[in-house]
Amino acid sequence: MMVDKAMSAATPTVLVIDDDPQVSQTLQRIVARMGLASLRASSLAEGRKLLSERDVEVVFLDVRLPDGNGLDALPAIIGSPSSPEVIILTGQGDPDGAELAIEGGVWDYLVKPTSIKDTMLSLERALKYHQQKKSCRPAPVALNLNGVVGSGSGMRACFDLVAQAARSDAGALITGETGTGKELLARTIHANSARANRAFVVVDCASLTENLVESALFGHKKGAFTGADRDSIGLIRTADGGTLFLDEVGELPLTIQKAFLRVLQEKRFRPLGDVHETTSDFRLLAATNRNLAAMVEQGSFRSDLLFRLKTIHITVPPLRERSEDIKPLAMYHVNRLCDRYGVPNKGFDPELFDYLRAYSWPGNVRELFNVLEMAFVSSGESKVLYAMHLPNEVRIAVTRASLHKGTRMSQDDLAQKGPAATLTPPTVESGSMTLREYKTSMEKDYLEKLSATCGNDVEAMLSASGLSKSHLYSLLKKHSIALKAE
Ligand SMILES: Nc1ncnc2c1ncn2[C@@H]1O[C@H](COP(=O)(O)OP(=O)(O)OP(=O)(O)O)[C@@H](O)[C@H]1O
Repeated sequence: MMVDKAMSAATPTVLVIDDDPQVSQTLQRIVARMGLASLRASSLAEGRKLLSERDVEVVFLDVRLPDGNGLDALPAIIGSPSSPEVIILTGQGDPDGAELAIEGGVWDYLVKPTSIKDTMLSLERALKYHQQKKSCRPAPVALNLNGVVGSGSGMRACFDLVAQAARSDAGALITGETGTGKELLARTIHANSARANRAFVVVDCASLTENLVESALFGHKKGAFTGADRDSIGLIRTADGGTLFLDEVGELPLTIQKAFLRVLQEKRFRPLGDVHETTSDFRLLAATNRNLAAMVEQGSFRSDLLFRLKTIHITVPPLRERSEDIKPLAMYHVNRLCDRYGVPNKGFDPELFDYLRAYSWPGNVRELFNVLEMAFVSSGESKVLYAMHLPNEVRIAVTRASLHKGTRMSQDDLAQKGPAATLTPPTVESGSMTLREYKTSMEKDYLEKLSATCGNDVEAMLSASGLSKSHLYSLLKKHSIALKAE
């Protein structure tokens, strides 16, 4: 273990973890030339020990070390008290790819032998980034989740990452299906961050055409192109001091990705038609429902940009995978609607939640809120919200799914209503039942379930069963099933 003691305690320190003395010495010389202090370790164990004792800003990490693979040790290194930036050093043709390193949250990836210029550049940027990150890190405070509902383990895991993102100034990528709450979480990160009092600027990458996106982001001078009748400062500059949120970032054209990457690295850019560069100090958040890693493989998204975006990666689970959140979300939203319309809070029939939990919610929370708004309107003066107030499409989809599966809507419901409520076929002991009797029995069972699940709503029964009106009525009559008045 070698320590360069010539520097003061305030000098940023770089740790080189490499078992090749020649490589280590070269790196330490480069570090010294940049006026920085260096430490050296020739094994992972030595490196980890130094990291637990000393403040380290940047680590140069070899992949193949005598006591293990450097990539495997990444989480422990990044998670050490000074959370250093890591630059991976690897031999040419090393099978451990850049992808692994990037996924592990490293700052950069250099293939040995690397030029002094590239090494210095990478180190300089890593250091700058680290210092900026440190200066924006407020003391840990409890996360203010104002208006964000979620108590299940899926959302709790998201909130932990939201809190981590709020404490740092690093880029964060939020992925998840449409309507899962990605923008809401981005706003929550901003509202809990050191930049909360400055602007939160949303860039909807999907709605900007390739021609428009450049001037919208970078701004332009008057006369820069036809129609540019006055100066525009652009969204990046508007976000100065605050947060820039790239919504649907997967839609950003490749040419703009390249220009944007430069802005991220330099924090400088040139508005269209301007001869001067301008600066903006913004924090970047991005969201997408697309698979950016797959897009990188197809060549439609830059891997270096993805690396920058996902220093912190939050994956929001779809609503169908967190059914424990449905009831609190529904109650929160309906109470909010009651407040908005100035009516007393409504009660909820338990069967309503059975339906809501049984539906698949392809549009996630956004769809849930829209459906509840329709139910709220259709409930009129009723003090209680019932399943029958839900839109037909939802009730029909749930009914179809439950009839198709031959089960009731949910296991809870099953438990409450008993096995008689299922579409279980009668047992056929040899000779005890003719096929005709068997079919008749199943038909009756089906119709009883259909009318119960559709709450006696004939339109819903017709739609779910695919029967014509006259056929449905004749079958109901045949089996003496009466539709109860609502
Ligand atoms: N956990 C939650 N608590 C309260 N409201 C939520 C929650 N998640 C989502 N919402 C609400 O659902 C709606 C959709 O959320 P949001 O726009 O953030 O989704 P999104 O994932 O960004 O959607 P898209 O991918 O279509 O842009 C908003 O009205 C939002 O306030």
